[in-house]
Amino acid sequence: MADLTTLSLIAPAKLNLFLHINGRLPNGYHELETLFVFLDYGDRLHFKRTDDGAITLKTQIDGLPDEENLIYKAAYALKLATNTAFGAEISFDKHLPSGGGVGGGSSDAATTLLALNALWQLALPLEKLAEIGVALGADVPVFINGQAAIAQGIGEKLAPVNLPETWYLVVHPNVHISTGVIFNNANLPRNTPKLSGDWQSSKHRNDCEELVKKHYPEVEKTLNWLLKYGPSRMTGTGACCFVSFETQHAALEALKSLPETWQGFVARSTNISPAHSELRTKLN
Ligand SMILES: C[C@](O)(CO)[C@H](O)COP(=O)(O)OP(=O)(O)OC[C@H]1O[C@@H](n2ccc(N)nc2=O)[C@H](O)[C@@H]1O
Ligand SMILES: Nc1ncnc2c1ncn2[C@@H]1O[C@H](COP(=O)(O)OP(=O)(O)OP(=O)(O)O)[C@@H](O)[C@H]1O
Repeated sequence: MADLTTLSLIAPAKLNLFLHINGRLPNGYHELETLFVFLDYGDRLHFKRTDDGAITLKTQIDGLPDEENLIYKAAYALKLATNTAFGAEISFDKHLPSGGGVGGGSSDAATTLLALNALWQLALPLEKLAEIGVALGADVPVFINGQAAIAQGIGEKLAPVNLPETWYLVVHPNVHISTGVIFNNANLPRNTPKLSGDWQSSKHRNDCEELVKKHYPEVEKTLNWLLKYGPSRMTGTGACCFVSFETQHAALEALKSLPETWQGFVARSTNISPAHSELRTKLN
C-alpha cells in the first residue's frame, strides 16, 4: 500500500430518499428510518501529514471558529483516540450548502477520518471510525461505511441497499435550516410506524417536509416548481429539494430554467460513496 503524505478527497453529498420519524429517545434524539444514497458531487478536502502533531485548518468558514469546524473536530477526535504523533494541515473547497440537508458537515467529518486514518497509518477498521464519527453527528457513520443504506436508530444502524443509479437535480432555495430547530419543534410528527417487510413496497415520505414547508415558504415553492419534472422531495431537515431524471441531459435542461434566486446542481447517485472509490484508487 502506498505511503502517502498528501491526499485530496471528495466529501460527497447525500440525499435522504425518504425520512420517517418513529419516535423520540429519552436523550431527545429521534428514532428514524431513512434511505441514504450518495451523490458524485461534494466538497473537496486536501490533507498534508505533518510531524509536529498540530492540526491546522488552512481554510475558514465565515462565522465558524476552527475548533467548531467538523473537519477540525474529526481530526482532533481521531488524534485523541489513537495518540498519534502525526499532525495535519487541511484546506478545503466548500461546495455543499451549509444547513442544506445534504450532509455537508458530516461528510467533511467522515472524509477527514478516512483520509487521516490512511495518512497517519492507523489502519483502524471502519467500525471504529464510525464509532468516533457518530459522536460528531448522526449522519457521519453512513459516510464512513460508504454504502447506500437504510438507516435506523438515530441514523447509525445501517443495512446496505443497492439502488438503481440515476440523475438528480438538487435545488437549494437559499434558506439555512437548522437540523436541531426542526427536530425540537413540538409539531414535528414522530409516530410513523416502522417499516415492516419489504421497504420497497411501502409508502414513503419525508416526515419533516410539512413542518418545514410551513415555516419556510421558499421550500414549498421549490417543491412545487420541481413537480413539473416528477415527484419532488426534501432531503433531511431541508432546505434542499430534489427530483430524479433518467438522463443527465434532461436534468441539466431543467437546471437551466431554475429561478435566479435559487441555486442548484445536477449529480449522479451512487451506491458506493465517491470518497471510498477515490480512496481505493489513490491507495493502490
Ligand atoms: C436529518 C438527518 O440529516 C437525516 O439524515 C440527520 O438525522 C441529522 O444528522 P446530523 O446533522 O449529523 O445530526 P446531529 O449533528 O447529530 O444532530 C443535530 C441535532 O438534530 C437532532 N437529531 C439528530 C439526529 C436524530 N436522529 N435525532 C435528532 O433529534 C438533535 O436535536 C441534534 O442536536
Ligand atoms: N465543515 C463544515 N461544513 C459545514 N458546516 C459545518 C462544518 N463544520 C461545522 N459545521 C456546522 O454544521 C452546521 C450544519 O451544517 P451541514 O452542512 O452539515 O448541514 P446539513 O446539510 O443540514 O446537514 P444534515 O443533512 O446532516 O442535517 C452548519 O450550520 C455549521 O454551523
